[in-house]
Amino acid sequence: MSSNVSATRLYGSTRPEDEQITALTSGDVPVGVYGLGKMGLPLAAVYAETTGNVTGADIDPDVVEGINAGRSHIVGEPGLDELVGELVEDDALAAATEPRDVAAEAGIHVVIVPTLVDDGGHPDLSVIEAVTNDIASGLDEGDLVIFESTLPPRTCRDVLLPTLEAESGLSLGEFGLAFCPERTASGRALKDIRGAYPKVVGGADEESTRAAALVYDQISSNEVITVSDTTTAEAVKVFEGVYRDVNIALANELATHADEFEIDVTEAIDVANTQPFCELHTPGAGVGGHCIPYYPQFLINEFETDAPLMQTARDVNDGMPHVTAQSALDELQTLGVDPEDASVLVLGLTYRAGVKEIRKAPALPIVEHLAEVGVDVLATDPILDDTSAFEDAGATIVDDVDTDDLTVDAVVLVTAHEAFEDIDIPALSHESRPVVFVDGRQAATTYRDHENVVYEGIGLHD
Ligand SMILES: NC(=O)C1=CN([C@@H]2O[C@H](COP(=O)(O)OP(=O)(O)OC[C@H]3O[C@@H](n4cnc5c(N)ncnc54)[C@H](O)[C@@H]3O)[C@@H](O)[C@H]2O)C=CC1
Ligand SMILES: CC(=O)N[C@@H]1[C@@H](OP(=O)(O)OP(=O)(O)OC[C@H]2O[C@@H](n3ccc(=O)[nH]c3=O)[C@H](O)[C@@H]2O)O[C@H](C(=O)O)[C@@H](O)[C@@H]1O
Repeated sequence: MSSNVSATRLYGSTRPEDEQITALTSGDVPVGVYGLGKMGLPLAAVYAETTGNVTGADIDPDVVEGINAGRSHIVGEPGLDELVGELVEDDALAAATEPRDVAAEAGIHVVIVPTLVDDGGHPDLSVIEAVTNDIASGLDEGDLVIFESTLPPRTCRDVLLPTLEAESGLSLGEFGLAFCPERTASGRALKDIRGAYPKVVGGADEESTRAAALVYDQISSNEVITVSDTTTAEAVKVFEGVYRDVNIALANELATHADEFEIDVTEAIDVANTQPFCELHTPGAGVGGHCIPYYPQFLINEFETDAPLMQTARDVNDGMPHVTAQSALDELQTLGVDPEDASVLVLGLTYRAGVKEIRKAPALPIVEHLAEVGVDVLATDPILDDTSAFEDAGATIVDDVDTDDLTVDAVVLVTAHEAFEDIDIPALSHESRPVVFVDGRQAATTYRDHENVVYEGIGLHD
């Protein structure tokens, strides 16, 4: 490890710690943040409010243009728009479309681009690897590379470190590498990043752990938990997500027993959770987003060791959209309405309320399931601009639900957007018969005993 790194670098520095902290917080160590999306922009903003010297890299020119104009393109993040405006005004934050230009200047490289899953269900690290090559092109002695995107365990050790070394000509010990998972939820990103939870830091060597811990001690008001290595830190993040997927699947499987038990399973779950050793999650119309349904795929089939429980949980959760759609069809059949003669309104297309994201959204298989049996599918979402995926699946988009001139046979609530609270469901019914209402998120149980509504809830008995 070289000890003559410049004052603008942290990795390998032998200067007193307080001088390193001053260098970081006074902007002497330029920071590059790669990926300025739902997580990257809030992250870049918190780095910028801490260091005063952040350049974000994003390949989307509209994203970059908006940020440099002082605007946030992310909906539903309280305080982010104002913060971005202030930081850009103060020259603490700027954005560029060329990651390599950012890499050439940065001393700390923070990666928060998407890690997705391909059509075959395998991790898709193509974006991560592209950014890693970009960073390697500008890597200098004393640089610190931090990955925050969720990665399959062993990715830093087996893929990213060898790539950085091969492409930069430098070796670990001349630069540092750490995995510091992004433990943040959309809708509360700034609060989470600033310190809602402890920050996990796992370095490729001790000096990487030290330098990354020093950085996050300034970024986060919460404690910094250092772990043995990058793989342990990668596992921490994936385990959090897999825990959630398996537990949602358990709640969903229990919910399918509601009619046979003749109870509200959701009531039993709530009461079971009143003692500390039980944390059953909430049953619903499905599990979406590019996190929870994806992370198990980072483990299933990617290692020699089998993962039957995680696969079964994935199958249960991916089955819930079909359970939900079939529930509507069954109730319509009871009313004597054939699918080919039925019109069904799907409320909510994004994967969860308030977040403009449709990856693995449960509404898509629900639309497909209904369209396949001949239903006239209508669909609406108050925050989604691009609804083409759902139109391609057979839905007709309804911009807003005007009950004065809209009559349907059934309504399926998939995503409980706040805007849906004002919809008068019974007013959507035909005069001659009640409207079927499948409540996929237990969001409108008030209709359960309404004379003009045949209410079906996930986890609620008839
Ligand atoms: N969304 C979430 O709730 C959380 C996500 N994460 C992790 O963060 C990753 C990113 O998530 P989001 O920010 O929600 O994704 P996002 O899709 O909202 O944003 C990704 C951004 O990266 C940009 N980008 C794509 N390729 C690029 C490249 N080669 N160079 C530079 N920029 C590029 C895109 O233009 C986009 O602006 C996820 O895949 C996951 O691993 C972790 C915790 C929470
Ligand atoms: C462990 C954990 O809580 N992870 C969070 C999660 O955030 P995400 O935005 O994916 O939302 P989420 O609340 O997990 O919901 C995911 C999906 O699961 C569904 N869902 C969620 C909880 C539940 O009890 N039942 C259920 O059906 C939601 O409707 C949604 O379709 O994944 C994020 C991530 O890791 O990317 C993570 O940072 C967040 O803190």
